Amino acid sequence: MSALLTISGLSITARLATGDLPLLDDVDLEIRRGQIVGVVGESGSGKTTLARSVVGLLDRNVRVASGSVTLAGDPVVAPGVDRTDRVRGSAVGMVFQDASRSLNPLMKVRTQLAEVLRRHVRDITRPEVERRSVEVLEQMRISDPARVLDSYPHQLSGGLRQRVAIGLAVVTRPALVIADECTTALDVTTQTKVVALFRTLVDELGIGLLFVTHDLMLASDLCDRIAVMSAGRVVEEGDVTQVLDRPQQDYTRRLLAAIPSWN
Ligand SMILES: Nc1ncnc2c1ncn2[C@@H]1O[C@H](COP(=O)(O)OP(=O)(O)OP(=O)(O)O)[C@@H](O)[C@H]1O
Repeated sequence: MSALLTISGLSITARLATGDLPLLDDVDLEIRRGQIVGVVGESGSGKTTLARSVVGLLDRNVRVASGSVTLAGDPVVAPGVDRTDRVRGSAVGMVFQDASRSLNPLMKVRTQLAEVLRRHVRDITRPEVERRSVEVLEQMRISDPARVLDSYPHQLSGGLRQRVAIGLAVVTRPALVIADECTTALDVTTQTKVVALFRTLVDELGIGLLFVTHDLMLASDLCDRIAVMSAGRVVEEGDVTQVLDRPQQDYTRRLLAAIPSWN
């Protein structure tokens, strides 16, 4: 089966007054349908830059120096090329750390889901919007979708808000979801539930998930493969058990050694 997402030799630089600063250096990464790939590494290693490069959400001073991002065979990012607006929010869904960044505090959940559906699904009717909105909240294992649809984000618990944010990301049935530190702000119990939800969604819907986290324990629970980043490079990549149980690189060993409960 061919890859859903292929990142190939991707190098990204930021233009600063002092000159060009490399943010990503020759990064290769692949995600297949039904696969969860974790991107781990210390703060500043380039995880968010990598995640954002896939959906064209890079800062204005940042450019692609070489390499490419291909989605289901379609090149979407290359030097001087940015076709991400065709896939962002439709073929690729995004969930960020803080649900408040994905959700509009001034709109009821119903309106937000309807807005995303109308933007991306041509000629969708009002009953179809309602049906799909309820369906996606049920997929998020939300037991009372009617109440949640009629709520503003602040009326929901943190865990529910993050479920709604994930619902917003998958309501258009994307092939790929990018989650950047999306469980970091949650308490451990809620985090565990959200991680279990992601596994179910990936298995049920056959989507690919790029899961950015600094938390190796979480990555080991959820991911099929792991890419370890350091200073803008992927220093080690492979099957989760291989990378975390038999790391080949000193950098990965040091990351694991820093977790008190790991050994
Ligand atoms: N637009 C920019 N201009 C200059 N430097 C940038 C820019 N964007 C990111 N950087 C730098 O690139 C490096 C990688 O940042 P990035 O946010 O991708 O790392 P990260 O691994 O996601 O870190 P964290 O876990 O703290 O979010 C950091 O040193 C950051 O300061």
